[in-house]
Amino acid sequence: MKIYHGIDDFSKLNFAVVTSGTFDGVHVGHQKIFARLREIARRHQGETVVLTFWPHPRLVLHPEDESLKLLNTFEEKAAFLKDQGIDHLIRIPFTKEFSQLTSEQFIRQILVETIGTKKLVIGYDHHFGKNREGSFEQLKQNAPKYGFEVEEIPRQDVDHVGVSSTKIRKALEEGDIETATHFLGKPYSLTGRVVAGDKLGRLMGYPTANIEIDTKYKLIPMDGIYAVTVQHEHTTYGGMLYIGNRPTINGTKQNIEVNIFDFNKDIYGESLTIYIHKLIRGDAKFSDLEALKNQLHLDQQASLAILKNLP
Ligand SMILES: Cc1cc2nc3c(=O)[nH]c(=O)nc-3n(C[C@H](O)[C@H](O)[C@H](O)COP(=O)(O)O)c2cc1C
Ligand SMILES: Nc1ncnc2c1ncn2[C@@H]1O[C@H](COP(=O)(O)OP(=O)(O)O)[C@@H](O)[C@H]1O
Repeated sequence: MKIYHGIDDFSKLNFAVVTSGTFDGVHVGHQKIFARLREIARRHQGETVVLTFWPHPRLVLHPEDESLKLLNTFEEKAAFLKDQGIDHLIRIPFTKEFSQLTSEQFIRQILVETIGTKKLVIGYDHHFGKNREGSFEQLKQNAPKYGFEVEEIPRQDVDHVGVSSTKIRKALEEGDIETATHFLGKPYSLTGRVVAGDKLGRLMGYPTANIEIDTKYKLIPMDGIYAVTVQHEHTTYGGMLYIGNRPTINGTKQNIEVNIFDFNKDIYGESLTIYIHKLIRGDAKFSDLEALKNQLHLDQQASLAILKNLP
C-alpha cells in the first residue's frame, strides 16, 4: 500500500475504485466497504483507493472540544487499511480552508481530475464537502457527467450488527472489551514507548513497563486491570495491564503499565503494542504494597486463565 500525505504527488489512475471517510477503528462495518472495493477492483483490474482526512475534521473545526477520543492513530489506521488490501491511502491534511471546498469542487478536482475515480463506494450515511452538503443522492445525480459510477453500501449492510465507532468507544470506556473486540473484528490495541516509573514494581516482584502514548486523542479504556498480549519487536507475550491513578500509593495521574509474563529485559525507550482482551477487575486502593502484591498474584492467575482460552 502506498501512502500519500496530500494529493500533490498522486499520479492519476486508469481505474480507481475509491471510498472516502475517517474510518475510525476500521471496524467490521468499514470492512464491508473495503471488501466491496476489492471485489470491484478485481473485476475491472482497477486499484483500490482510500481517501481520508487527518487531523480528524472535528479536531480542526472544533479545537475547543477536548472530549473527542479516537480509536486509532493515523499509523494504526494505515496498518489496518493495508491489511484490508487497500492499494493507495491518501491522507488529505484537513484544514479550515479544505473544509470550505464545495462538494462539487471536491468531486471534480479531487475525485475526477486527481485520482481518476471510475467507481465510488460510500456508506449510506456519508456526507462530505462544505457543511456536509454532499450526499449519496447528489453524487448519484452528478456521477454520469463526471464519468464515474457510484455505489452505496446500504444501511442494513453497514449496520446489520449495529456497529459504529461511537458504540465501540462507549464499550471501551465501560471496560466492555468483548463488545469492542466483536465490533472491531480484532482486539483493541495501545502502542507506546516505555518510560521510567517509580521503580516500585520491581520491588514487589512485578516490574511494570510504563507506557507513554504520544497522542492525547487516543482513547484509553476504563481504569482497571486487563488480560493482554504484548508485542515487543517480533515476539508476543502474555501480560497484565494496569490503567489507573494508583490509589494505593496516592497517585494523582493516570498510569498505563504492563507486567509482561516470562520476560526479563530492560526495554526503556522501546515501543510496545498491547492487545487488550478482557477486564479482570476495577482499580482499587489497598492498605499497603504487600496487600497489593498479593492481589497482583491473583491478577496474574486470572490473566493466564483468560489468555489460555483465547481463540
Ligand atoms: C496487574 C496490575 C494491577 C494493579 N492494580 C493496582 C490497584 O488495584 N491499585 C493500585 O493502586 N495500583 C495498582 N497497580 C499499580 C501498582 O501500584 C504499580 O504497578 C506500582 O506502583 C509500581 O509502579 P512503577 O512502575 O512506577 O514502579 C497495579 C499494577 C499492575 C501491573
Ligand atoms: N517482565 C517485565 N515486565 C515489564 N517490564 C519489565 C519486565 N522485566 C523487565 N522489565 C523492565 O523493567 C522496567 C519496569 O521495572 P519497574 O521496577 O516497574 O520500574 P519503573 O518504575 O521504571 O517502571 C520496565 O520498563 C522494563 O524495562
